[in-house]
Amino acid sequence: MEMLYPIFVKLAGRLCLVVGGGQVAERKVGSLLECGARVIVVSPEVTPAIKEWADQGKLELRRRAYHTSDLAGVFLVFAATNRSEINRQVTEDCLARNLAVNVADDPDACNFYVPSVIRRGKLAIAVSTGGASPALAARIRRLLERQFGPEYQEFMEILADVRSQVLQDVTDIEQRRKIFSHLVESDIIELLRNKEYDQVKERIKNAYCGYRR
Ligand SMILES: C[C@@]1(CC(=O)O)C2=NC(=C\c3[nH]c(c(CCC(=O)O)c3CC(=O)O)Cc3[nH]c(c(CC(=O)O)c3CCC(=O)O)/C=C3\N/C(=C\2)[C@@H](CCC(=O)O)[C@]3(C)CC(=O)O)/[C@H]1CCC(=O)O
Ligand SMILES: NC(=O)c1ccc[n+]([C@@H]2O[C@H](COP(=O)([O-])OP(=O)(O)OC[C@H]3O[C@@H](n4cnc5c(N)ncnc54)[C@H](O)[C@@H]3O)[C@@H](O)[C@H]2O)c1
Repeated sequence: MEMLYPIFVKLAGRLCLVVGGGQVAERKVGSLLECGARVIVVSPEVTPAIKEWADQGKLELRRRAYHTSDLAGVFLVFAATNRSEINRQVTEDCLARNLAVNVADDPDACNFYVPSVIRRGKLAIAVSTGGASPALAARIRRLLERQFGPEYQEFMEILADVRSQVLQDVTDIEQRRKIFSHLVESDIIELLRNKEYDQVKERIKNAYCGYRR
């Protein structure tokens, strides 16, 4: 079985090409825009949402059929038309140029898959079934959404703040490790869920001050 290498890619300001303008293209465009990518859509027909994003200047719309020249300067490519011969041509053009390509109707031809994702601030949990069952990936995402509620966003912010402070103040790596594990294993998540902010402050103080030089 082929193992997939999971990475989180920074797309802000990067040019991404989406070939096709249907429901699948719309989902891919939506997630690319969320990550700050610069998006080009090439497609004769597009969904109302893609049209609206284009009208708002959020993406560049080329309202015509795909041409190889559309690949100029792009970082990632999504072949999402309903015509397999077009998707195949895009794939071949990308492989010839060493570009990463995602092909909507051909998992074997993809050199990356888009996972199902939940986000809580900086926390991202991504699920892939390696193309075996996107419906299961979406179901697991919904289960995780219940388990990891909105309180995780606040928790992430607290952890990031405390961590940068600890990295400044505590030089001993073993002490740092203890503070961080004390915090993540604490009951702060439950306290945040119940909005018991005074207790949260108390927990942070306990974890942190005990080790402060
Ligand atoms: C996760 C998600 C991300 C996203 O697209 O944003 C995603 N598909 C999602 C939904 C979804 N896709 C499909 C259904 C209908 C039910 C079903 O068929 O199962 C549903 C469910 C729904 O609509 O709820 C149909 C489908 N999908 C692919 C094919 C082609 C094929 O298999 O041949 C067909 C058949 C088309 C046909 O029937 O002709 C292929 C791919 N879809 C992937 C990702 C990649 C593998 C991900 C993994 O590793 O698991 C991969 C390989 C390529 C790619 O697209 O990256 C997103 C869920 C987001 C969320 O809700 O959280
Ligand atoms: N990967 C996934 O998550 C997933 C999910 C469902 C379906 N699919 C597959 O993805 C394909 C697309 O699905 P859809 O629902 O978005 O289809 P759709 O019919 O809604 O849209 C197809 C789009 O392709 C455009 N198009 C056609 N020829 C083109 C060309 N030469 N150049 C540029 N654009 C062109 C059309 O204008 C249209 O906007 C389907 O064939 C299906 O097999 C994939």
